[in-house]
Amino acid sequence: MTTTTTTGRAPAPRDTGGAVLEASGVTMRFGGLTAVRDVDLTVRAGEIVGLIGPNGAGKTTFFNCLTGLYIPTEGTVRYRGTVLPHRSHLVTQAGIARTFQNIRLFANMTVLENVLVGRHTRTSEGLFSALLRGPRFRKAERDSEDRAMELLDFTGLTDKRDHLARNLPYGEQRKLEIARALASEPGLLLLDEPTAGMTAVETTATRELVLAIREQGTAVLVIEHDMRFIFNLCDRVAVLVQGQKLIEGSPETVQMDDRVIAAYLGTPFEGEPGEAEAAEVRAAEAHSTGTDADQPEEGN
Ligand SMILES: Nc1ncnc2c1ncn2[C@@H]1O[C@H](COP(=O)(O)OP(=O)(O)OP(=O)(O)O)[C@@H](O)[C@H]1O
Repeated sequence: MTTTTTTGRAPAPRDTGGAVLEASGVTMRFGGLTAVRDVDLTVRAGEIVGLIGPNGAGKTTFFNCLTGLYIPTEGTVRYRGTVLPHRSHLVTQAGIARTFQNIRLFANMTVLENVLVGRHTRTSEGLFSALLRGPRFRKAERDSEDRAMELLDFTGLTDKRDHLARNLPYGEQRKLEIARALASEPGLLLLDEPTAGMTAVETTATRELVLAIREQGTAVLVIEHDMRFIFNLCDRVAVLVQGQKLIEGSPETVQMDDRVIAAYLGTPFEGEPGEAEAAEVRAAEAHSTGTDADQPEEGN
């Protein structure tokens, strides 16, 4: 397994076969807790990939490892073949943008201003130019505003451009987070529970929005608890359970998988430690009562 390096030169880009994201062997430990264990995941250009798993499975921690918020204990994350730095603004600059499970807008700024903030990684005007407010700066400012307005149109927020972010209904705040993330012109967008707290109508609109984002050339990796949303949207789905990738495949394959059903229903997986422990308990009980542990109990 390759360990992420914090020093030395970045390796030269390599042929990724259309992969925008390649995470390999990503492990994240917090003291004695391994939140993410040896996870590989690839997202290719034009794909929408879902990441699902029960509460506490390690999904957000994995996102944080991809976006430079956490330095993985082990593993490598590449974007278009180049190992990513462990700085979130550099990851955004490289081409990965994200939204957060708990909305992180600038509450006292307007909708338009929030999107303009999202553009700062794509504007080349320096502090000096900004202070002088010369013609080059004003042109860049106009271009940024035009692009921000396009994104508000794209996400259906044009009418709200001058509203304070904190006054938007919840569903529109989530849309604004997406508009702001798109302002950095990402090749890959990571969405952390984009439909949390949304009505059914808003959820359907979010699905349409994600499909439109893909049409515009941005690949998407999405965490979501709403299974219907995931299975109706994604080309591929990966399932994390207790920090490990349990299965990855088409929505059809994943939703039929017994282990996935068991993970969500909370019953032990066949052949996994939960079942072995249960068998031990049965054997011990049988020993103490003098019955055969392999015999099914009456009534079952
Ligand atoms: N900064 C941290 N320090 C210590 N433990 C952490 C930290 N962040 C996450 N964890 C732990 O790592 C595990 C995975 O958490 P994580 O939030 O990644 O799960 P999740 O799959 O995103 O859950 P949910 O679906 O509920 O959001 C949990 O046991 C959590 O308590």
